[in-house]
Amino acid sequence: MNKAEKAARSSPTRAQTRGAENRRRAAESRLLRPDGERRAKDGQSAAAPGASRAATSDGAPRYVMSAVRIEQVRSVLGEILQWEYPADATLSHWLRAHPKLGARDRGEVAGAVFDVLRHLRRYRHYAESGTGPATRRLAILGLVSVFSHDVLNAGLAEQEQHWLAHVLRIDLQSLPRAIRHSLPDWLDERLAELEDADALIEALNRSAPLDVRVNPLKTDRPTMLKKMREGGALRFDPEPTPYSPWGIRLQGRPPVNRWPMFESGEIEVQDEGSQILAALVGPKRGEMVIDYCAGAGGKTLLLGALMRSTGRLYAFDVSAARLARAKPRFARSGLSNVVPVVISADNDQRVKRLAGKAHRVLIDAPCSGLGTLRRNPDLKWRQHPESLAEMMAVQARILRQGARCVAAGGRLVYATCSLLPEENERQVEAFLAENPDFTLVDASKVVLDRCENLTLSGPYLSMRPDRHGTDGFFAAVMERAKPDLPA
Ligand SMILES: C[S@@+](CC[C@H](N)C(=O)[O-])C[C@H]1O[C@@H](n2cnc3c(N)ncnc32)[C@H](O)[C@@H]1O
Repeated sequence: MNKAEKAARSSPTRAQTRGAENRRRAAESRLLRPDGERRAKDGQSAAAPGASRAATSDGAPRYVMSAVRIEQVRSVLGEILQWEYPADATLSHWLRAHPKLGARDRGEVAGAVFDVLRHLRRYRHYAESGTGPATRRLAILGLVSVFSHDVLNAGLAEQEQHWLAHVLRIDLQSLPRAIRHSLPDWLDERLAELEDADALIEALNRSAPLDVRVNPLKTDRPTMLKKMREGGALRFDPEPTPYSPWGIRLQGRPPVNRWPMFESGEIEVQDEGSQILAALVGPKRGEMVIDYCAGAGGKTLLLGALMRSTGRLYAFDVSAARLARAKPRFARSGLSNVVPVVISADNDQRVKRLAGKAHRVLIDAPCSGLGTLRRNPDLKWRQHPESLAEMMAVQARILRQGARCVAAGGRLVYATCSLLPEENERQVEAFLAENPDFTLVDASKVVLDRCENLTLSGPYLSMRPDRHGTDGFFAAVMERAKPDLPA
């Protein structure tokens, strides 16, 4: 515990008045501190000099919560912007270190942090003016999306209020495109080449709803929707997803992993695009299927359920840690056909033994992840052209290895959550050129088997946030020729 945390804990006010704590949460999370000292909660530093002070309804002086929140967001950003770890991991770590924060406090910190990551380049441009630590100005800008104007202003020094009013008046259209959209130049150039680039980029810069998927082994969507609407999930406005027959879309930040239907394995968190991908693989009862890059098992779970827990479903990955995260999910799901295997990146003997045996092989390849910027906006700052080139070499290698496992007449599905042609169409074209025994199957037709509302132009599956409301996904279905029978 640091000094400020100790001070906050030993505060007589906190000890005496739990009621005051409740009022604090209810009234825009303001801290009540009758001793009148300007001191932040949970170890963060004090408000900026000159920040406004106000009185609560019971007449006690109060600390303006936005001042506290600015310092909290500044503190998290200080860690995230080192780019050492993914932003969600750093944020979770920071929140664990501040256990006294309530759900609302956490939501506000997370909301502001992710807003800054989405608009980082533009906010850095704005932060070039003004005084004091630049991270504080980034935090203030992030909190514009969280607090009303008055609440935020109450936590700012006068100079900061003037600076904020000035930057918020800047006409976005007057900014160069890459700054306006907050993209690094290399990514701005690549995305600009795609169809309807502006709509796509704008959609990628918005936050995403949360999709869950019903487990068809345990329930069905109408039953689950009814259950959600009759219970506490109602306030998250559950609606069926438009394309996947198993998806339910929730608004806000539902704590799904604490819900009984999650613990019982009736639902799983999974973006609709990812559900559609499993549908595209279309495994059948009794088949042998390989999920070659199974990771934490998101797609494996639906593949297993579509096989009605029959046949054999290998969940391969080079990462033991990721596969370990999949195990509790497999246990909750009730699947008994999954065989998780940690493989080595090259010359794995178990992979070799499966040569030519699998009816379906899914390669959900490691990729830039740029289709998931709605959820992982830090990826645009963590990826760069060199990392992309390395990733492409890995993708080509995995595609070759996975393809060897496909049986004659079987199918290989190559997928990424990237929007870049070099990770998608170009990889498939290069693979097909080297492997004439594989031919491209029109994914837009295959997908109709399960997702009848989804009309695509084919031959690839290409999902986009601006067009389909999903993360960006790409997939290609390839079929291995059966050998000619002797005449
Ligand atoms: C996009 S993620 C997979 C996500 C997973 N399919 C899901 O739905 O949760 C890519 C995975 O590929 C794995 N990977 C990387 N190199 C690999 C290789 N050579 N062979 C198999 N898996 C590999 C990574 O560890 C990572 O888990």
